[in-house]
Amino acid sequence: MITLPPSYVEQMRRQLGAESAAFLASYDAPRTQGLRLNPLKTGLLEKGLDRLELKSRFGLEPVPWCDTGFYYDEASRPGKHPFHAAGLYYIQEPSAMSAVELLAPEPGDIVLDLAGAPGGKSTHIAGKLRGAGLLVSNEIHPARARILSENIERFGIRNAIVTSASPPQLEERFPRFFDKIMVDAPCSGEGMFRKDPEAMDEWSPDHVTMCAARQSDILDSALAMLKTGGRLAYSTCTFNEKENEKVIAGLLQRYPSLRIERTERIWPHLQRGEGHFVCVLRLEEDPGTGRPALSAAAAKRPEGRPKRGAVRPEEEAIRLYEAFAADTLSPEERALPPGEPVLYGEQLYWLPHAAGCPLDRGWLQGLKVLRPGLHLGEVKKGRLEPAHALALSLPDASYATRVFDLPDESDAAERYLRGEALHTDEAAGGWTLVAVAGFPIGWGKLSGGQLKNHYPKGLRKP
Ligand SMILES: C[S@@+](CC[C@H](N)C(=O)[O-])C[C@H]1O[C@@H](n2cnc3c(N)ncnc32)[C@H](O)[C@@H]1O
Repeated sequence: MITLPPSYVEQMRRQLGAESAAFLASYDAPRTQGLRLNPLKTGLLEKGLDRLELKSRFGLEPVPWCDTGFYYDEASRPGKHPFHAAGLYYIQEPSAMSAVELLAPEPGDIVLDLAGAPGGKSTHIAGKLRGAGLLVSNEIHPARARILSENIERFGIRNAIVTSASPPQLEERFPRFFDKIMVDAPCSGEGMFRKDPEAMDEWSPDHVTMCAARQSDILDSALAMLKTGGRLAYSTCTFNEKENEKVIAGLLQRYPSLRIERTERIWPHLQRGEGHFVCVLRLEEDPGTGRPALSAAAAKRPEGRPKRGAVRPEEEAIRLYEAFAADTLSPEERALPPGEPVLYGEQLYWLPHAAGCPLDRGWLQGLKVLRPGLHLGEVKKGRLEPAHALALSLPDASYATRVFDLPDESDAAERYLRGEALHTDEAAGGWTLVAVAGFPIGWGKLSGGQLKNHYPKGLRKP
């Protein structure tokens, strides 16, 4: 039984009138749990529920507002299953699945997720992009940005750049740049009290006022980055009108060329989910607000050209990647998509170039970038050691020449995820993709009847 702050109860009675009794009673009902399947994995949406028995394993039932979303039975703990490590799904509160459905990104879009951690909306957006277009996924707090980056990796996303910047920093770099922007704003979290009673500790009317002011500032930056004709989704997990309808009303006053396309609320006494608010807006004309937005050309910071004849370290690193790929990846996977190599120290990334989007590595200079595209590997002693992200980015195990496929609920899968070496009768040697039920979970290196474990130390199960 949750004890709600008295001034919050009073506020909701005022807001909902006769309906408030049913609303307040919803706090005694069980919270809802959801997961969202990953469309980037081969055939998962079409066959995964039956072939992998996900439906019966986790007691899945469809979430009405998201075709990849499902309620699950809490006792089945899908977050602990090796399929989670393989990025087959993202654990997400069902109501939170509504925001990206309403933003409706499409393959080819250039999208910004401005407040991205831990990654629920970003992984959802990337699933909808299906590898075409670009996602800039940002989180202001560095520690949370690292979690976001891990989730981008686990989901196998190739066309995302993960940054950790404040909205004004990004605004300066990316004026009128994005087709679609997600602003899942920090809020007072009233809609999460049932799921996370600790969210109540911070709640107070003053905190709500502070949140509303911060949300307006974040939205101002977001709007400076939205292309004319572009769409922005603003979402919160609070019921508070000051942070929802009133923030939007203020925005419409400041930007008369902004139109509301749709507003949705999810109420726990009316739907099966926690509280959520989403407003989808379209910018019909350039607002010309006088905010100091740089032109796209001015924002770009071109790099110096390398001396003629000099081999750039990126080119050398890509040659090492190509040698690795020729040995380890299937022919259709060896060719890299349009893009360019980026070296951060010894770490090699592939920065995708999306059609119609000018972003190249010059745009990232001076920004804190955790992941400038797909992490291909680390240059070590004149060879390329493949990155975990590269394994997870393969849509299934058929994209590798050597595969160590483990049954999903096997002792071997658990041991691999704990970082142990595995024994094998395989005589071949070299880098080997490790998979569960045909879906990649990492790399191993075969030698002398042993599979040396390359599952990242930071992800290993205790
Ligand atoms: C509701 S959470 C985002 C959840 C995320 N979109 C997801 O679906 O997993 C809001 C995020 O905004 C970040 N944040 C806090 N202050 C911020 C600010 N001033 N500007 C931008 N983001 C901020 C928080 O660190 C938090 O990660």
